[in-house]
Amino acid sequence: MQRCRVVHPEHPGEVLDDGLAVFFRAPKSFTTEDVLEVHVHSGRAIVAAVLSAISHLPFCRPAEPGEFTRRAFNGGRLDLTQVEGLRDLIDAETESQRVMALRAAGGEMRERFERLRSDIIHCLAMVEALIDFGEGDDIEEGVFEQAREEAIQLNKTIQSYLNDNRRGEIIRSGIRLAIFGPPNAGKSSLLNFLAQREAAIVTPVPGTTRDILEVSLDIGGLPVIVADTAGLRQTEDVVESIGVERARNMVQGSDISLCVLSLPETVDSTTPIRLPSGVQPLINPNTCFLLNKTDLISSPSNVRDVLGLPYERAWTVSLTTGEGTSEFLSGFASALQEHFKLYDRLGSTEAPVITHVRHRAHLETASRFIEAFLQYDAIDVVLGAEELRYAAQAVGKISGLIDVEDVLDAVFRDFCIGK
Ligand SMILES: Nc1nc2c(ncn2[C@@H]2O[C@H](COP(=O)(O)OP(=O)(O)OP(=O)(O)O)[C@@H](O)[C@H]2O)c(=O)[nH]1
Ligand SMILES: [K+]
Ligand SMILES: [Mg+2]
Repeated sequence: MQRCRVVHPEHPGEVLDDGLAVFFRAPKSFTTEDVLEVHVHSGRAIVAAVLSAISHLPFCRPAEPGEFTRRAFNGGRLDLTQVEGLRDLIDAETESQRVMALRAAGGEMRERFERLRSDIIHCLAMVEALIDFGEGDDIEEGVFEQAREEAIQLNKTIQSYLNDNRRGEIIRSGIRLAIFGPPNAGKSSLLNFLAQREAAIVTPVPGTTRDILEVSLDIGGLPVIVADTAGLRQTEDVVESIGVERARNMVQGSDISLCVLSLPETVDSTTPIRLPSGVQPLINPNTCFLLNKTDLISSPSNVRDVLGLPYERAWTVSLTTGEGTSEFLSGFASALQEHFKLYDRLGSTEAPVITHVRHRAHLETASRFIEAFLQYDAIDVVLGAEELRYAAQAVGKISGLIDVEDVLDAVFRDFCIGK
């Protein structure tokens, strides 16, 4: 790094700026090639003059979009998961997205997938050894059994990555939250409260909301796409009934749902009233409840007991007076964080390894090939080896490293044969 005068290449007497030149010698640069960075003052005229001067050099041209990253990938500095992570980092709008993208860009996913791939190749190497030498004098007994054992473990690892409730993908693309409930419960009032603006129309007329209205929000550092829906009821109105149908589909396709009920209509002074018939079929163990309009009933404190709702997933509020809303907001944010957690300090939940659907598809393919390998016995090692080769290639596609032979050579070199 050196302080320097930046001059025009054809008129060295012409000083364009007083700046810094930083030279990164290959391969210790971002792209793995020789890189020279010229740091100049940020004035628009200076930058324009320097760029124009550089364009006089015959071997210089402006970079294509993403070209530096592409060169870093070609040079092996980054794998595809890191490239994706960098892009996600730029797009990250919430804390959870930033944390996850940073892990990917830093190579955490790369490391997992590369280990998985090399473990599959290790397994393949054992099988290949059997093909080349046969079980006998040259090779230890039970190699095929050992390969089978390893393959079973590898498949378990892949399954553990796949069984992540799609947390990584959901956090990347946004958690889809559906607000639903009977007409006039206060669903649109809730959307407006969360959005802190009059996004949806609120009126005393039941059936006000007909279409789906979505708003993207940050709740407790998580990206949430909140959908307000039409109140669920039987109706003769053609437009409203389409809205009700859309509402049902929205709830069923959502990652998490929040059922809003109006307290005065759900409980009377003595007996609990059953949930409205249109609402009941959409309730599942993950449904959260917001019991609204506490201002209209005399003793709001025990309603959750009356309804038999678990405390951690139900809140009582008045969206009109604001009573209970801050407890709801913090409680609901914690419930979301618990449900879609990226980390568990106690380590009982693994951070998700899959952040893109693409990763899932390749892992599913790899798992199928390993399962196919496990169908063969030692007689058919040649066929079994092919399955393992395909499994390794599928995992390799996640990082963009698909050549199996190079790794196989390396593994083979220090394998038990050839002694
Ligand atoms: N008293 C009282 N009224 C409320 C409360 N929350 C909402 N409301 C009123 O209830 C009525 C219905 O509210 P909305 O938010 O439109 O209800 P909704 O569930 O979206 O209704 P639909 O879209 O028709 O299904 C409006 O007049 C609101 O002002 C509350 O906590 N207390
Ligand atoms: K309404
Ligand atoms: Mg509404």
